[in-house]
Amino acid sequence: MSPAGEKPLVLIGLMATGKSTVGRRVAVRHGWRFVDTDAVIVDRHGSIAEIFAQRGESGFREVEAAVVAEVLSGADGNTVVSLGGGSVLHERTQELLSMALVAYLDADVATVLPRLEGDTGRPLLADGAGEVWARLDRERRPVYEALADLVIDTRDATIDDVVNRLEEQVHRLGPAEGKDHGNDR
Ligand SMILES: Nc1ncnc2c1ncn2[C@@H]1O[C@H](COP(=O)(O)OP(=O)(O)OP(=O)(O)O)[C@@H](O)[C@H]1O
Ligand SMILES: O=C(O)C1=C[C@@H](O)[C@@H](O)[C@H](O)C1
Ligand SMILES: [Mg+2]
Repeated sequence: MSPAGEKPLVLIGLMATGKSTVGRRVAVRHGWRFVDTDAVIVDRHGSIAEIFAQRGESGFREVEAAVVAEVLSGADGNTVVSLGGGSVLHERTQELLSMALVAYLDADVATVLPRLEGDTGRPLLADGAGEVWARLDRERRPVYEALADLVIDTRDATIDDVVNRLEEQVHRLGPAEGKDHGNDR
């Protein structure tokens, strides 16, 4: 078990950069709890596409902010959280992230484009996935970088590569700042 006072590991970044996949894999490897805020929203309120259709993006953001605040408030050092890509734009979420170890999964459009083809689950990308993703990248990158304790380059990286890069960086921070990998359950 990790020592008390450790921070939860929180993954941030744009759509399709691997937050859900990588977060789950890291959590399973160490026996940590895994929470994906998009999945919590879907469990409680229905699909993200439906919420956008019924309440618009602003309605989705309200729901999302409440779920993210609840999840982050309840997250301890044995928890990995994958956040929805746009959730970090909310001020309260930004404040709550100060108590977490925040890892930004950095990608480029060439890396994610094949993953977006045929996708219907991400309503923001409905009108030209590549162009919208690239615009969101320009708009949000400064926010992600400002919040991040760690930046993981996911370009030319398999899922296992990303997991290993993330773990190396967390390990390098040491137990005082990060999660103590020598102390897994
Ligand atoms: N490094 C990688 N190499 C190849 N495929 C990947 C990689 N990382 C993730 N994927 C695949 O890309 C898709 C999107 O990954 P994932 O759902 O984890 O992204 P996400 O960041 O959680 O996206 P969202 O913000 O929309 O929830 C999945 O099918 C996943 O298997
Ligand atoms: O980047 C975004 O704004 C989003 C990312 C996804 O994780 C979902 O939360 C939703 O599709 C919106
Ligand atoms: Mg996800």
